[in-house]
Amino acid sequence: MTNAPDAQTDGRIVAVHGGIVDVLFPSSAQGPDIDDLLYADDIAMQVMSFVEGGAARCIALASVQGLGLGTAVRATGGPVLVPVGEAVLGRMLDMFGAPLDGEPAPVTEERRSIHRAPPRLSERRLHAEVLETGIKAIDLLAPIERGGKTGLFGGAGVGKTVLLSELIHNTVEHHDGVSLFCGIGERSREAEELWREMGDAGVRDRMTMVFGQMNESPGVRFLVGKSALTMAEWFRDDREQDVLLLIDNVFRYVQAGSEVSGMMGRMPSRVGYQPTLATELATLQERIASTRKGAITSIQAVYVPADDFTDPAAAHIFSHLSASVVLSRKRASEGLYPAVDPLASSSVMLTPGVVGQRHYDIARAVRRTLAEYEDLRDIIAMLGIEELSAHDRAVVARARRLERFLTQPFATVSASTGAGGKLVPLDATLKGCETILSQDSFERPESDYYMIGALPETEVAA
Ligand SMILES: Nc1ncnc2c1ncn2[C@@H]1O[C@H](COP(=O)(O)OP(=O)(O)OP(=O)(O)O)[C@@H](O)[C@H]1O
Repeated sequence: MTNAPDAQTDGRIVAVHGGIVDVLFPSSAQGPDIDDLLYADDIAMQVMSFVEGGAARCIALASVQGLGLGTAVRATGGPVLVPVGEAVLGRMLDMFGAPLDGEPAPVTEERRSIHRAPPRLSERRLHAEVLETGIKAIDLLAPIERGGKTGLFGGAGVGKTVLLSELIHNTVEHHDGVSLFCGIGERSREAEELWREMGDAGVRDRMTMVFGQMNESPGVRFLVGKSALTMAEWFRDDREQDVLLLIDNVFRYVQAGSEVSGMMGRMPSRVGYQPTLATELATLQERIASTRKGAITSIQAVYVPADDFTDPAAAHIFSHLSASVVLSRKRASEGLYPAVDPLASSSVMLTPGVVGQRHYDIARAVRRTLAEYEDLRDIIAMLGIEELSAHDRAVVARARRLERFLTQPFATVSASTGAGGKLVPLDATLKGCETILSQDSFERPESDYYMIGALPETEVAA
């Protein structure tokens, strides 16, 4: 364990229930504070509150097997500290900054508390600059803000992890600063795959990966995001670098908070979530901020339980973001990958002032065409396409081609799809959409627009 116990005062365990441990310190000694790190044997735990009788109620940060009443507890005199500095780059670490990659522990000059205040409003900076991703549907309809927060929303298995991996693939290489990946409560296998991919892409030396995956205790999943952020803040504040912060999956942070809350015996609130959901989420999200020293651009995968976008966790996460990419099950089931829902996805960047009038107009026209097609679907299903007017038939032809044009082969799944990944510059995306929107009838079949990159030069309107 890297947060070596540095005994100050000794307490004794007076109760263990689930992952919650109550510790009583002698009244003569000065007991620990909230958020302090304690050790019982080598099992770490964090003080969450104080209960009647003066015992410190702690959340265990490992399995509590073997802990019994009366076990001695050492207080470290402070909170969880993680190493911050250049030495964390190229490493795969856990929430304590201890290695998961089999290498020696990173040695840094400083270790910092994972509980930190967000930057003051006066220190924050807005960028109003777009981060181009080469993914058509995102660059066109939900442009990512450099220095802002983007969410990738979707239910189980609609392609959040694949899309996040592709975004890492497309942006990390061209990113000037460092990248930090934080895995919260997802599968460990995915973490290892990503670690290997980053090695293959040769970007590992500018990247740190911090994991608290689904096999870890709720306490770890609740705190690992703060560990990763503390490392990211060092690069922003002390090195004045830009940081790309990728989180998979931020819903698991809320879920871990709800498990912790339940274990602490707090009464649940709406849909069974913790009453402190909004505050907990804000303490994490408010720290992901861009300041005058450096920007933190964050892309967060958000699991949406039962595809219900009104779920309190999803709804609260929405409110912190500058761009929301919503993945739809319907599109995924039709094989229209990435399954970006063009009508539900949005970005504060999509205004004429930021992306320019042309981009704005094309995005609106694409949305309008797809929305009109949505309205016509029922009529087509009941009466057949022949019953539509010539105008409506042209709308359908354009919409179906646009839907297909907004699909794209991804490099990260090229092994399973057999097609190489394609990066599309924004200008080619705009030209392609303009070309489709300008036509009433098409020579080539819809399938020619499916899983391609840019439209062929010969076809693009001048
Ligand atoms: N862009 C894509 N191109 C081709 N196939 C894709 C694409 N995106 C997703 N898929 C398919 O969908 C599957 C599920 O994707 P992914 O693991 O990213 O979903 P998820 O939303 O992260 O799921 P979970 O919530 O279970 O983690 C992939 O294994 C792949 O077969």
